[in-house]
Parts: sequence; structure tokens; C-alpha cells
Amino acid sequence: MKTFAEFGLEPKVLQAITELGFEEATPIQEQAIPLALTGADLIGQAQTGTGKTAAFGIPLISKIAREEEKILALVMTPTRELAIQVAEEIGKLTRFKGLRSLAIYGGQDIGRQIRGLKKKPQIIIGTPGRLLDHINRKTIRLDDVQTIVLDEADEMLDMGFMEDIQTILKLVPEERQTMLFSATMPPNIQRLAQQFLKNPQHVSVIPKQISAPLIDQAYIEVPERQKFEALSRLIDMESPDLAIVFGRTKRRVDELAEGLQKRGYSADGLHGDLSQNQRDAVMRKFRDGSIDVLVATDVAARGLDVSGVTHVINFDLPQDPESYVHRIGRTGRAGKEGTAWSFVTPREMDHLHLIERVTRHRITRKPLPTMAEAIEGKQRITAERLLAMVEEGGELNEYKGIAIQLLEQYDSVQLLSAAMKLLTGDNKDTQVELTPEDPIRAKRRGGKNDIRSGRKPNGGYGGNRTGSGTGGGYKGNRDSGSSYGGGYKGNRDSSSGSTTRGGYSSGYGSNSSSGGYKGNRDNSADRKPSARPSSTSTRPAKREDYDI
Ligand SMILES: Nc1ncnc2c1ncn2[C@@H]1O[C@H](COP(=O)(O)OP(=O)(O)OP(=O)(O)O)[C@@H](O)[C@H]1O
Ligand SMILES: [Mg+2]
Repeated sequence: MKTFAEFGLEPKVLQAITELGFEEATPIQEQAIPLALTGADLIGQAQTGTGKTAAFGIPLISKIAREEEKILALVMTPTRELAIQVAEEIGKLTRFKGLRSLAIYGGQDIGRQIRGLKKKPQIIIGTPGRLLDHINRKTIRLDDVQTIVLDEADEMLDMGFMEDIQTILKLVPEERQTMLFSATMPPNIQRLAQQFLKNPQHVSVIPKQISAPLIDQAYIEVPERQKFEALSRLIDMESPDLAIVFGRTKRRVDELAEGLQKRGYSADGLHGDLSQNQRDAVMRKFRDGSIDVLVATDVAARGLDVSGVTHVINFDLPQDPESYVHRIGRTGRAGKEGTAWSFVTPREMDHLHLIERVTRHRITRKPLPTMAEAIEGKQRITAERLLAMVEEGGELNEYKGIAIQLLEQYDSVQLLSAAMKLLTGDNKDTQVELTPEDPIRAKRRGGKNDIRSGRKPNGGYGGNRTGSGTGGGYKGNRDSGSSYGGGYKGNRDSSSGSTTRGGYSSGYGSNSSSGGYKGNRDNSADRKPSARPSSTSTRPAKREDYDI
């Protein structure tokens, strides 16, 4: 392993890297950084959570002089949340060097972005749709761009951004450096690369299995109708610090988040129909631990890096193996361990086997958690919370009088059991009905089913995307203070975890989100309204359902 000093980086960048707590370069960084510093075009592939952002971010910022007042680097990402996150990481890396970077994405007030652009940032990180909007308004000019990065390039193509990306790339001077990064590399990427990259160097760190190694993967075979009960038991049994539950559609996510809240969990939903304000608020709550369960569509599958995510649960199986790899990659990041669970209905077993084949990884079958296991898990957490309060020496004097009185009259075991029962907040009786989803049908994959080799056959799914709207309605602002990877790191051990694991009792009461955002279904993410003409893509549409 190399240290960052060995790359010959300037002191201010090294200082920022040290500040981020990076001691050694990850394998993709070790390979990509020296090459990228030579100015070569790159295609970088490495497992989820292995530091691809810094692998392109460090060379990108190293090339820029502080006094420049032009846009010299452009990073494109498929989702708004990812644009925000990458902008934060680049912001941290340029902290001492003092470069200006700005995130540009749909859903945020365009006037605010224009004001930001007037400060002459050298680095723009954005989603293609809104970038193009600025380009057309002439508020962004790309004439001086020297470096372009496409993060999650394959996903951007799948989302129908091919044309937008091509338009944008054509506006950037030919003498530039172009880099593509992702954990998966299907063939349409090769086409894009052929068209826009010059003699690209492939940098890939891909061991035998494509998914990140530190993720323990399991599945539970469960009929559609029992999935919610299974989820509730699983969460109780596992008591995750932070979990992401993936649902297939926006409606599913709404219903799941609402159902979990009703049952007393501290959960909230994220999908493309929420206003940007709501999306930001949910992400902020998840990042700072004030909710423990993020229920999301695939809008959260790519690139998101939230420290402390211990569990990913595929409530619905994803449509394709690539999505599976990215979804479960939200845990087990940066050398940490994680657990991924998938619910598989009996009719979806083929689909599960396809995922196993393509990812070259056996997923362990586990039984549905029993009620006893669920209760045991909940009791453990309640006991932990109780003990944490005792050990922290919380202010208990006001309660001691009544405690002594009660103990004189009642048996201590009886009393403590009753208190624990109250604290555990058993809402098991609350009925939750979900609208059933059809089982995922296994997609026919001709040729070699190997995402690592990049040979991914054309999907057989034409169109049928339901999302519409191009991220209009520039609602919302995001305040800049939110923190990615911020102050709660290292503070999620079991005792403090129990303080954030609200919902089993009172006191975490801001779970108000489930209302409000329904009925706003046309304001989807930056996703394009319908499948692009197939002439621009090897696959007309990847997913049967673009309802994320
Ligand atoms: N050299 C390093 N040492 C320690 N931590 C690192 C290092 N490089 C990156 N990280 C941290 O690892 C985490 C994952 O990094 P990053 O988000 O860049 O992964 P990624 O490879 O882009 O994953 P994905 O495929 O999911 O997008 C981040 O929290 C990042 O700060
Ligand atoms: Mg990434």
C-alpha cells in the first residue's frame, strides 16, 4: 500500500487528505492517481466503497491553480444526492488549497445556483439535466474545462442521459482529460468511451467477486404478503445501527416508510417524487443518525456514502445484478463490515440465482426470523438503553423516590419487566397493509453474464417507464451545513447507538414525513421522462420500471 505522500502531491492537498483521516491509498487510488496525474484518459472500476471519489478527486484538484476564475473541471453524477456528496468530498480535499467548487443539480433553486456560479468556481459537480439547463442559459460555459469525470457513468446512460452527456462532452475542448468511474462497467460504457476518450487506460481492481468482500450476504424466501412482517422481525432481530431498505417503486417506499413509522421505527423515505427540500432533510436525518432506517428506491443505490450503515435490506429484489451490487455496497465501505439481506418471493428464486451467477457469490439462505428472535433482539436493545442510562449516571434522582416506593410494594422482577415492556414499545399489533408488487422477472441475459468483463447483453425490457417530468419545479434550497461523514463517526457503538435508535419509545418524534409528499408524483428526479431512442443506446431501457 502506498502513502499519499508517494504520489508527489502538493502539501496543501496532502494536508487535506490527512485531515480526512486517509493514511494509505486504497488499491484503486494507488493505481488511478499516478496515471491520472499524467493527464491520461481513464476508465476506473473498483468495488463499492473503495474510494473512487478521491481516486479522481485528488488528481482533478491537483491540476487546478488557485487563482483561476474559470470552470476547469466538471464531474457528472446520476443523482442529486450524489452530486451533493461528491461536492462535499471535493470541498474537503480542496480545503487548504482554497479552490471553489459548486454542486449543480435539479430541484434546487436555479437563482441560487446562478449566484454560486458568479463566485467563479473552478470545479462543478452536477447532474446532466440541470447542467444542460445552465449551459443553455449560458450561465455555465465549458470552454475552459480541462478535466471531465463521469461518476457512475453506466447508471447515467441507463437513466437516459446518453444524449445529454454527449451534448455536454461535445462542448468541452478536445484537449482535456476524461475519466469514467463505476463499480460496474456494461458495454454501453465502452461505446461512450470509444467516442469520447482518447486512448483510455483501464484501471480496474476487480477481484473474483464483484461485490465488496466485507458484506455478509443472506436472503430469506418469503411470500409477498409476509414481507412486511419479515422486515419488522428482521430489524428487531438485527437491531441495525443504520439500515437502508430498498423498495422497488416510489409507492412502495412511501408505504414502507409509513408502515415502519406506525410500528414505531425511526424511519423515513427517499425517492424521486419528493421535493428537493424533503430529500435533503431525509438524507440529513439519516447522516446524523436521527433516523435509523432509510427506505429508498434505487435513487439511493449508487455512490452514496453514509458512514455507519450496518445493514442493507432489499425488501424487493432489484431488477438487475448491477443494481444489487450497488445497493448492497451502501454498507461494508472503507474497510468496515456490513450485512445485506434480500427478500425473495418464491417466484423470484430464478432471479436470485441470476444475481448469484453474475456476482459470482453465493447468497446464504436464512430462515424467516421467528417472533422469539425478534422479541429477543428488541429486549436486548431495550436493556442496552437502560444500562447505558444507568452507566452514564443520568440524572435519576427525581425518579428514585417513586422507585423505592414501588419496590416496597411490588416484586422487583415484575416491576422491571413491566418497565422494559413499556420501553420496548411493542407495536406489533399495528396492522400494515402494502400494495403488492409483481414479482421481478428474470431478464434474459445472452452471452456472458459477467459484469466484470463488461459484457452485458441487451436487456429485453422495452420502455414502460412511468416516471415523468424532468426534475422541474425548482423548489427548495439546501443549506450547506449538512455534514457528510461528519461528527457522528466513531460514535455509533452499541451504547450510543441505542440513544439514536429511537422509535422504540417516545422522544424521537419527528417522523412526520409520510404525509405531504404524496400526490406529487410527476416531479421525479433528474431522470428523463421516457426511454431515449434506441439509436443512442445499446439498450432501449434497462429497467422495466423507472419508478424511482
Ligand atoms: N485512502 C482512504 N483511506 C480511508 N478511507 C478512505 C480512503 N479513500 C476513501 N475513503 C473513504 O471511503 C469511503 C468510500 O469512498 P467512496 O465513496 O469514494 O467509494 P466509491 O468507491 O466511490 O464507492 P461507490 O462504488 O459506492 O460509489 C468514503 O467514506 C471515503 O471518505
Ligand atoms: Mg462512488
